[in-house]
Amino acid sequence: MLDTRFNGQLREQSTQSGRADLNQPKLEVREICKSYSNRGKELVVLEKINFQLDPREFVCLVGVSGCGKSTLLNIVAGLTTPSAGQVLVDGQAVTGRPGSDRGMVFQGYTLYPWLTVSQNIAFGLQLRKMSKAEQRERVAYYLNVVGLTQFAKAYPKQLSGGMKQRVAIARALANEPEVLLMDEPFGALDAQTKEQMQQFLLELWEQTHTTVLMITHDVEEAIFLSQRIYVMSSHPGRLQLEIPVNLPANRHLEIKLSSEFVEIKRQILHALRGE
Ligand SMILES: Nc1ncnc2c1ncn2[C@@H]1O[C@H](COP(=O)(O)OP(=O)(O)OP(=O)(O)O)[C@@H](O)[C@H]1O
Repeated sequence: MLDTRFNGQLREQSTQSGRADLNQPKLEVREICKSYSNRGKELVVLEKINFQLDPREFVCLVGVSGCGKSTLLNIVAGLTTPSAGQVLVDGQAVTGRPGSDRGMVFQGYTLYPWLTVSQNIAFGLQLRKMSKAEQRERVAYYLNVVGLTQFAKAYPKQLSGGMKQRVAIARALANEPEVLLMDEPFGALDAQTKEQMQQFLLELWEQTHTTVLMITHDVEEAIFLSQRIYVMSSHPGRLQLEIPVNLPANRHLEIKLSSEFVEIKRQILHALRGE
């Protein structure tokens, strides 16, 4: 059984850097459009996507398969170039690949199999030429945060799926990103491990208050985790509906059975079915 309690002491600097200004959006997506040309025909995948995340918000994007969720998240991450529009973090336009401002966690287990858990977490820190002493301190801290201190020297093949995703989350958080981007991070897990990871992620977010943008096609996961949900429509991908999730901050899995939760689920499923 996964221990979902948060194990770490909060780092003094937290995951928000000195650039954070609570009055300005942490993330702004402005007029994003994306088209691909397919055998001479234009395929419009995203049309005029606009939204903002406040500092410390947890927001989910949900939508049917193929509506453009991954394309949108990859544009925010800087892995895909938009046809038009801009992405801003702390008011500054972002360009290029994920770096210290945007950390990314993918669905598949994207750990380096030839590196230990510690070395995987340290990977981005090494690239940034952080001193060895600081790397050790950060890695120890985030290993503790995700409850894997005793697996520091293990290799990915020795870990369960849930543990691998905790390492991937630790690796992203170790860079102390301004925004954590998650693409179906628990999509490959069995139902029980998935629910344990949802509780774990929520507790982690409550402690670190990292700004999170996550995509999922699991409606219950989106409601359980987020403060706001955007429902996307497809062909072309647009933001169809914005739903605030006014559930208590301190959530446990049983909340999925509450009437408030079921009502939000009904609204989202209704919007998705109206597609
Ligand atoms: N490189 C590409 N070239 C052409 N079309 C693409 C490319 N990448 C994505 N698409 C198309 O863009 C659309 C959106 O794809 P995307 O993967 O973003 O959807 P999604 O909502 O994340 O789907 P899923 O939930 O199944 O992962 C699809 O129709 C896909 O075929």
